[in-house]
Formats: sequence, structure tokens, C-alpha cells
Amino acid sequence: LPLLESKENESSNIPGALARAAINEKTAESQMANTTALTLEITENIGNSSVDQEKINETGSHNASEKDPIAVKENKDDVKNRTKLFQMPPSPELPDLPAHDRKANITGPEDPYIAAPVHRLCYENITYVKNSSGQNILVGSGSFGSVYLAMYKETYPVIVKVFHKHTAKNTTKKRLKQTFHEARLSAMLQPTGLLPKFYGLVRTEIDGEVEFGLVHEYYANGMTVLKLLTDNNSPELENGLQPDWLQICLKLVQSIDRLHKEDVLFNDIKLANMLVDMSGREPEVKLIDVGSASYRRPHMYRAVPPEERKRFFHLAPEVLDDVPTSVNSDVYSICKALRRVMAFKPISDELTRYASYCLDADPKDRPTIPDIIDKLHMIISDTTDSTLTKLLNKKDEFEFTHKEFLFGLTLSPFFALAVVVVKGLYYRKHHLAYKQHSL
Ligand SMILES: Nc1ncnc2c1ncn2[C@@H]1O[C@H](COP(=O)(O)OP(=O)(O)OP(=O)(O)O)[C@@H](O)[C@H]1O
Repeated sequence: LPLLESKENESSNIPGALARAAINEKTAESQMANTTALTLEITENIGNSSVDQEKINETGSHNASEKDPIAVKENKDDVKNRTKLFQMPPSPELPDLPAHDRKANITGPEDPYIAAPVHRLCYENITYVKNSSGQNILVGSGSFGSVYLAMYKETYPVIVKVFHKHTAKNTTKKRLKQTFHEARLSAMLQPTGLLPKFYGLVRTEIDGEVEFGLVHEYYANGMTVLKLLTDNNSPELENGLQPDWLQICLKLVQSIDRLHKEDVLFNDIKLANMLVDMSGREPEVKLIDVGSASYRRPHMYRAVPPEERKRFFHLAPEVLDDVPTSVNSDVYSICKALRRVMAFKPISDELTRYASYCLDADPKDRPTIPDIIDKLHMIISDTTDSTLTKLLNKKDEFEFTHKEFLFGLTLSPFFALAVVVVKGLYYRKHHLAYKQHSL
């Protein structure tokens, strides 16, 4: 999520590929007003009574009922704010979403940012998972929101991301805009598989606060790349094997490449914003937190004073100087992430050198993402060759021989047994590692 407030940016400032998509927002907005494409769809099979409980009518008051704790608890100010922000339709549909989100430049009602369906989920289908003391389980918490664990239709583990209420810079209006921007991007990017599955939006009540929450698949037990890198006790390492960090790096860069192909800048690339699933043959990386991402336009971070810059170590220096974000600034953040991985797991000096060179370079001299992908492919093939040779030698070194056993036996049966056990364990470890690398 944006750690800083973004500023409205003139479309004339949009560089390169993004500029071609810049449109007259006003035209698009008026088009939007006449189309139903803007309304969020309800695909849930909810009966009329649930619909009534969920809907907000034109006058902005809730159809409160005993079964609707949210409606009962909503205070007048919230209702007024929401009514002002949206034209509430007298139907089960969610209110129209503002089309003019400042982080998106849409081309018209058919634009995927608008046309991708954002499903509205019935809150009755969301059950929060509680800990032993009866509190909701908090999967994670960031500067802008809290992420809770829940079950969807009592079957699918999901997370519900709810934005923090009323901080100085987080008014109801901004929060809703932010929620809907993230919802639209998540829906639009579903076909790419870059994000965990997005189920939709739910009106929810968390710790007495009424909000719209974003509902996503609970992916990889919430294991971020950063956590995997720093947490030695993570279950993924139980089999004694190290994750294939170069593959993870490659997947990470490929994800951003794919994102750019959808005309989306991530603008907040860091290892904490990537989940990694280690359960398959290859690691799978998914992006989370597209709150700062921008569609067909750059994002503007407010200039950050030097003493505060440490907090934004992952962002390109120029964007902290009021320059709009770009493909180049995403490249900087990618290289920062790669160097961070190498700082924890110094597997390849070449990658460390390459990432450092990218960070030093002038924004326009930074390599392109395809350059980085090529480089990673090269490093992976070189490293795999040398790793395989090393592993093969190690495997052979621990291979158990009859001679050793007989020799051990002449000394002591216990000693022979100890040799068998110790060598067997080592052999198994190196054999597994060899197998993993040679696949
Ligand atoms: N789909 C998901 N599956 C599992 N865990 C998730 C998922 N989405 C988020 N999380 C967990 O919740 C944490 C916070 O999520 P997220 O980054 O979206 O919040 P945020 O408030 O936007 O954070 P920040 O703005 O500080 O980067 C993540 O670090 C991750 O551990």
C-alpha cells in the first residue's frame, strides 16, 4: 500500500508506453455514468432477504434487520459519507464506483479495469477464524490495513483485508477509493494468475468497525518471500532442503514483467509484498498488495525528506524526489529485492554484482526487465551446472561402501553401525539435493 499519499498527476507527464493509454477522464466518466458496467455484480446466490439486509437504499439509510449487525451498528456519518460518495441504486447492486480513480486511466466502459467483475459477497458466507481466546486471527497487518483469516462458505480459507479506519490521512472517502481501486485491479488481473485468487468485496464488521473488505484466497499460509528468507524455522525447510532462491528470483522478476504487460506499474515492489508457495516442484510466487499499483499511468509519491528515506529503501531515489514512478523505478525496486535475497543467501556473486550495478545506474541506463530475466537465466544455468557437479561429488563422497563396513566391523560392530547411520543420513541429504537440482 502507498506509504505516502499519492498526488493527482497530469496525463502529459506519463512516460512512454503509458502515455499512449492516457485518456480524457471526463469523457470516460460521463460515459460511465450511463452504463451498468460500473456496478459491481452480485453473483452470489443470495435470497431476497439477504439482499435486503445487504443493500443500502437511495436515501442512504440501511434496511436494518436483526440479522444484519452491520446495518444496525452503522452510524449516521458513515451512511452520509457513503451516500455522498456513491449514487446508491435501489437494487442489490453495490453503488457505482468512481471511474476517475487517480491511479488508473481507463479507455472507456469496456476497459478491463472497469469491465472485470468485482463480486459482492454475502457477509453470511464469511466466517472469521478465531484463536483460542476467541479473537479473530490476524494474518498480517500493514501501514494501511489489517488482514484477517476467514473461511468462505465454510470451505475455502480466505483472507479479508480491511483498511484501517480514520487515521489522519485515511478518511472514509479515501479508504473506499483505495479499497475499490485494489478490488478493480485484483479483478482485472485475475486471468493472469499473478495475484492470489480474488473472490470479491464483502461488507464486514471487524472489532466493531464496519468496512468493505477485500476477500482473497489464503495463499501459501501467508509466507512472504521476506519471511521465507529470514525465518529459519519455516515449515518449508523441514525436509532439510534449501529453497531454490535463484528460481524464486526469476519468478519474481517474471511476475513484474507480466504485470507491466498489463499496463500496470507495481510501484511498491518489496519482498514483503510477494507470497511464495513451496509446496510444488517449483516455487510459485504471487503478488499481494496492489494498493500502490497504477494502471496506464504512473503514481506520484510525495517528496520525502532525507531523514525519512530509510523507510522507503525499496523505492527508486527519483520517486522520492517527486518524479512519477515508471517501469524504470520498478526495475530499481526489483534489483533492490534481488540484492536483498543475495545478502541473505549469497548464492551468486554475479547476481549480487549485477543487482548492485542496476541500483547505481542512472534511471534511464537501468537494464530492462527482459535484460534481467536473460541474466537470471544465464546465472541459473551456470550455477546449476556447478551445483550439480558439487552435489554429485558430495553424493559420491558419502556413498556407503562394503569395504568401509567390513573395515568398521573388524574394529567394532557399533562403530560399523554408526558409520552406516551417519553416512546414510548424509547420503540421503545430498542425494535429495542432487535430485532436486537435476530435475
Ligand atoms: N492472499 C493472502 N494470503 C495469505 N496471506 C496474505 C494474503 N494477503 C496478505 N497476506 C498477509 O498479510 C500481510 C499484510 O498484507 P498487505 O501487504 O496486503 O497489507 P498492507 O496493509 O497493504 O501492508 P503494507 O502497506 O504495510 O505493505 C502480508 O504480509 C501477508 O503476510
